[in-house]
Amino acid sequence: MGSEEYRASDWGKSLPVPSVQELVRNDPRSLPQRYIQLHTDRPLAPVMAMAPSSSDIPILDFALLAKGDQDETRKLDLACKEWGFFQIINHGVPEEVLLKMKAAIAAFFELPLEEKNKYVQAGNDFQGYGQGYVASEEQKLDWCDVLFLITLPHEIRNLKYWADTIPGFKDAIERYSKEAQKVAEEICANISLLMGMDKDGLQRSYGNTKQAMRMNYYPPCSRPDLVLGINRHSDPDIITLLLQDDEIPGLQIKHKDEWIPVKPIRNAIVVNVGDVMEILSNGMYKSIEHRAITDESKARLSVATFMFPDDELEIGPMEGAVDEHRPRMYGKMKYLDYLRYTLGRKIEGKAHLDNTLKIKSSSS
Ligand SMILES: O=C(O)CCC(=O)C(=O)O
Ligand SMILES: [Fe+2]
Repeated sequence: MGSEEYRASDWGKSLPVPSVQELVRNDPRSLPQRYIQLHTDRPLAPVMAMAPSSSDIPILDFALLAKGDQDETRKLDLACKEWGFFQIINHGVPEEVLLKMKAAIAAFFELPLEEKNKYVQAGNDFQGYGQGYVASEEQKLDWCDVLFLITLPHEIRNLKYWADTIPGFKDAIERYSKEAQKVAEEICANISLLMGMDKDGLQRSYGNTKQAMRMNYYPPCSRPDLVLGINRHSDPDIITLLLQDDEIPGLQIKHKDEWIPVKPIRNAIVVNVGDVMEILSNGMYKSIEHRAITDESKARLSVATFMFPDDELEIGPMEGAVDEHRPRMYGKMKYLDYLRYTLGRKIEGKAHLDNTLKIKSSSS
């Protein structure tokens, strides 16, 4: 399939919105009404203080996991069940690859607006420079600019969105994409074992995957207490790898009804379970709501690398995941329809999952 033929526009589209970076560049105190969150969504002051370290999300040693270390595998099981989020260290992705990836994104967002606009989301396309999940002129907006690219498989890349005027941009993404895919596959292989299958069991079920990257630029905001970099959502994929800024915190996850900050660890990768994993595992592994807050004086960058199943896949709980103790919690749906539903509206926590596949009579 050629890039012209692969219609990422089928995934849905987002309405064009102004560049937040440009708003701030023109007036650092600017705060249009559309960005001021409803009271219920605002990052409350006590939450913005660091939570006690006892509530830090799990940290896993990827090298041990890849070797089949039993303690580490058990930690992975708990992390996916109780947190839906963990950080991995010793993941084997060379530091140089991480640094070049971050530098490429920084270079992209540093381009003048006219240059970035050469890569702006065209017409119906979800890919490119712009925003995601904007479905109406009325809805509240994220304090964030985005570059969204489908990165794997190679044949469906749309290179018109790849900023080839930045030296090394393509190469940096290429190398990180390859490394991220290896890490994601190894984690899925381990989850597959935990679900009682062989290493390839999950992969057989979700089929050929696509990889996409959402590169987020959160400009500083004069009132971080009123805005959100990205509003609460869960990721509509199998698994996500997040590369976040080493210095500036921003990511928060919902854990036991509290927003817990994910403290950056230098060169670590944050991993989270996506909706598809939750569905396949019949709710055993949880796709957790998360959001990002902004910083008063510094811009923050992050790169979310999503692993999507095949568009045509019928998603629903795997056979082995349903039994008398764990009755079926989700129906079935073609993945493309699920993705379209999710990407075509303002994202509201996990409402897209609850309104589509979640079986209503289920107790949790
Ligand atoms: O920037 C972050 O920390 C979170 C980004 C995120 O959740 C996403 O892009 O899906
Ligand atoms: Fe996310």
